[in-house]
Amino acid sequence: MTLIIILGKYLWLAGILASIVMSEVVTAAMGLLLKGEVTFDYLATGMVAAFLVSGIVVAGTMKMEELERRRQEEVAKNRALRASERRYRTLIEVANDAILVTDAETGTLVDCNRQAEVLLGMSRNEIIGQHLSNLHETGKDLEEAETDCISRLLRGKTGTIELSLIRADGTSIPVEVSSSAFEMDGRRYVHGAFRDITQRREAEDRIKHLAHHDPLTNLPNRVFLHGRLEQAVEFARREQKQVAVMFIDLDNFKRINDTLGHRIGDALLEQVAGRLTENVHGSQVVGRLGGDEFLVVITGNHVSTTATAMAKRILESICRPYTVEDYQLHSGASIGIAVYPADGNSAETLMKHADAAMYHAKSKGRNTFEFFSQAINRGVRERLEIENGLRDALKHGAFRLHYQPQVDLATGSIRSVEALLRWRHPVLGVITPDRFIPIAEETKLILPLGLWVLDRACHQLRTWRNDGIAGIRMAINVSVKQLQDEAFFEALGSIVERHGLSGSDIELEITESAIMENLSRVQAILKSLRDYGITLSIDDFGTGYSSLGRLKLLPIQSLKIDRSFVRDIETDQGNAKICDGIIALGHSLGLKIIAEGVETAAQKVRLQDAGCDAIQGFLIAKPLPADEAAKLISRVNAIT
Ligand SMILES: Nc1nc2c(ncn2[C@@H]2O[C@@H]3COP(=O)(O)O[C@H]4[C@@H](O)[C@H](n5cnc6c(=O)[nH]c(N)nc65)O[C@@H]4COP(=O)(O)O[C@H]3[C@H]2O)c(=O)[nH]1
Repeated sequence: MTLIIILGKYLWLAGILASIVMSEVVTAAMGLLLKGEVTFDYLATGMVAAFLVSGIVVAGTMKMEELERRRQEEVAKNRALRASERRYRTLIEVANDAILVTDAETGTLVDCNRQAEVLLGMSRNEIIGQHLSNLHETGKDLEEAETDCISRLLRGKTGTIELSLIRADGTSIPVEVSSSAFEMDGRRYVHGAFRDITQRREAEDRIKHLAHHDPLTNLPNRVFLHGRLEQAVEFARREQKQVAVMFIDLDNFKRINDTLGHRIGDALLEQVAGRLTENVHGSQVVGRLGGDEFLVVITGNHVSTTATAMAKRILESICRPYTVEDYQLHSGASIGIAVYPADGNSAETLMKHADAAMYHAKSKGRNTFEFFSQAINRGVRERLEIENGLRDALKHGAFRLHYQPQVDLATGSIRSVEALLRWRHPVLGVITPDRFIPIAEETKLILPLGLWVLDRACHQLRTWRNDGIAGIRMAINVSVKQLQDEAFFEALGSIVERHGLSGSDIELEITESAIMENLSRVQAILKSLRDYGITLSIDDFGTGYSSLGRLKLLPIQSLKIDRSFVRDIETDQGNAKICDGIIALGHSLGLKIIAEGVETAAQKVRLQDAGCDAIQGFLIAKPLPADEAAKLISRVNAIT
């Protein structure tokens, strides 16, 4: 080789020399021929030989030159290759990402950088030669998705994918891979840049957790529960299984929250969440829908049996006393259960039906559970019809007011009338306020409806005044929801004044149970109403177990004895004693006492003897349309 190189370098000289020698030889030979010293044949042979020699020398020279040129090209190519390799190595070594180069045909790793060693916790020697798929985490669901990722990678599909790698210590690490394919020496390779996305994943997981969990109890929230229920229904549909949805609502929570404050209420909810979690196992899920409402999802074969046993356990565990700070608290729960497929085939329907069953359980007496039934369903449908009907009735002015007089027992005159709502539903017929007022309260329709009542009742009183019927006050029922509405007081003032009336023309009746359950929230508004001159009475008194101490806190002027106590007052000693007690208690607090539901003269006499101040009931009159009420007032008050 060296010889070829030397020859390659110098044979061109030999070629030149050969040409010079050849021309010399030709010149000398021609001279010899002319001089006749050699024959032509001899000369020709010599010349041919000389030509051949010099031809060989020239061809050799040219070949050597060609070899030398190629050699130099080879050297330059190798040098460029080495430089490019150096550049490539520098580049992959300074890269922030872990680089793994894989043989696309075999899936074997053929190169890696230092970052890859750090990422995987393995040395270069341990990495190279491994199959790429050995480095990714396996797991049932993951495997399928990631096998696809790996094959995409090996097919040289460019772009970014995410997968989990498994490190030497067995821990898994989420990575984002940007890959590109290239060819070298006729083989295809895939260059993958692997970026550790642990932090991003953690942040994403944190956000996902927050979005799907209730921050107070850390239980799954409504969004999560709804999704999980949808999945459970889908799974049950495919696999011919059942799903039970258990709607749990705490009894007593609102009162605890209102009287002891949110901090105590929150601590109670946390403890309740803990007890619920203790009762839920395996694939069963428990979560908080909001407030004091929780939901459990059970999937399986005999879910009704499982749900019954679980409901009993939950009721038993929720009932146990709670210690929160210095308080010993007691709560209970009402549970409604709906089952797929019998009670509905979507998450929404099942939740709605479990909710309806829960309400039914609550109405049957607390701390009990109830399965959804068609009877409940009818109730739900009717309730929905009433709710929609209320909206229409409000829009189309389908409500009426009737007026029932209250008679002052001392004078026998009518001093006030109570405005009572009347509504005829287009399909369901006459619906009593006891049925539609709670729905109006739940749907907040009571706010516009209550204002309508105020407006009509004030309008009526003004009309009577204009017609010469004086000295009458208008008693109007208000719901606690109305009192809690910030705009209520202002609206009331402007309605009263618009009709040329004053606060003292109005009496507001608020039911005892509602006022006692919301005492702290409504106290200030009651005071403002009182300051405005409005008379406040507690309706249905005797049913809400008010203590004397709490009554004293209220700026009220009268109590209305509930008609259930008046009903058998002549014969029932118990009821008679209750009426006597209420009258004595009320008078001791300086309150006026009105008895409701007086139907007989005997009841009237008994109440009068007990010192009752006024009565209201069918004995005087049923609630009457305005014109009939006006006639009655005029007649009674003309006599007295
Ligand atoms: N058995 C019998 N019943 C008698 C007698 N005298 C009166 N009643 C009935 O007793 C209820 C008295 O009204 P309430 O205790 O305020 O009880 C009312 C009141 O709490 C509520 N309500 C009625 N109108 C309104 C309203 O405009 N707003 C609000 N928030 N509630 C209303 O609905 C409840 C029921 O009202 P109504 O069905 O009109 O029933 C009325 C009345 O018709 C009687 O001698 N015997």
